[in-house]
Amino acid sequence: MVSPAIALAFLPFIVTLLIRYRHYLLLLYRAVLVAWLRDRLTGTSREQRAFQYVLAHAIPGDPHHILQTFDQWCYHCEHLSCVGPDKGRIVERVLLERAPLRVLELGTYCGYGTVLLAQGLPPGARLYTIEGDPRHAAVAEKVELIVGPSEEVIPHLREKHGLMNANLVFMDHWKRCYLRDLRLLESHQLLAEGATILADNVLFPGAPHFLQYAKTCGKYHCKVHRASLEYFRAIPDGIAELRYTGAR
Ligand SMILES: C[S@@+](CC[C@H](N)C(=O)[O-])C[C@H]1O[C@@H](n2cnc3c(N)ncnc32)[C@H](O)[C@@H]1O
Repeated sequence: MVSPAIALAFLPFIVTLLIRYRHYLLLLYRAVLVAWLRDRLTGTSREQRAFQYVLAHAIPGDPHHILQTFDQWCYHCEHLSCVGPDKGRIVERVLLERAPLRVLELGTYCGYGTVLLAQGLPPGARLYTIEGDPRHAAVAEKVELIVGPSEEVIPHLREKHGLMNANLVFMDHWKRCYLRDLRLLESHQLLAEGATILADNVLFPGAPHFLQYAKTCGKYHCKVHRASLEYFRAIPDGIAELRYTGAR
């Protein structure tokens, strides 16, 4: 049994921790606990609940309204790990600057990033999106949706899906896969000269090995756009923008 005196001595420390990490605790509460409880109570997944909300409230065929409706759901109902509006503006700006013709997204999830990318593409552009979880794969139309783990799909993108190389890659799947998949794209010559790679969440949850490689390997110009975590303004995050300068 811990004596009350010892417990009391730790109280200021615990309170300091709680105050300091309150935003992360709130994220844990909303993203894990609330979702788990609602899954149990409704018998549906949070992705299905989000889709039902979007279907009921978004104007069909209006990509901006579809994204806004997703945002409303995520701010007011439940958390989803979509790229979100703040970092979405960075993606939109890069799309406008680069006007890429062949875009590859890693991690489709509910299709938020896919809609964001698709609505910003120039005429004639093609978007490929890879999703490992078949439950999240019921999204695409104007895009080529490829179901499977990125490490198995990437090596066959050229001969099975006709993607010669990509001018823009949006990485937003599991952060631990970023470095491995960037190297896979390099080794299969799937990055066009001057291609842009955008990688979400490089500061939170973070992709330190990926960032270190991008900054030191000599194949990329790399900058990190600081922003906040999707739907949590108090948690710092960032999108990395890499410009491929060619194989060495
Ligand atoms: C953060 S979500 C993607 C969010 C999406 N880009 C958006 O903005 O709406 C990550 C998704 O990547 C998928 N994923 C994770 N690792 C993967 C892999 N190695 N291959 C394919 N999909 C993967 C997960 O199933 C999940 O649906």
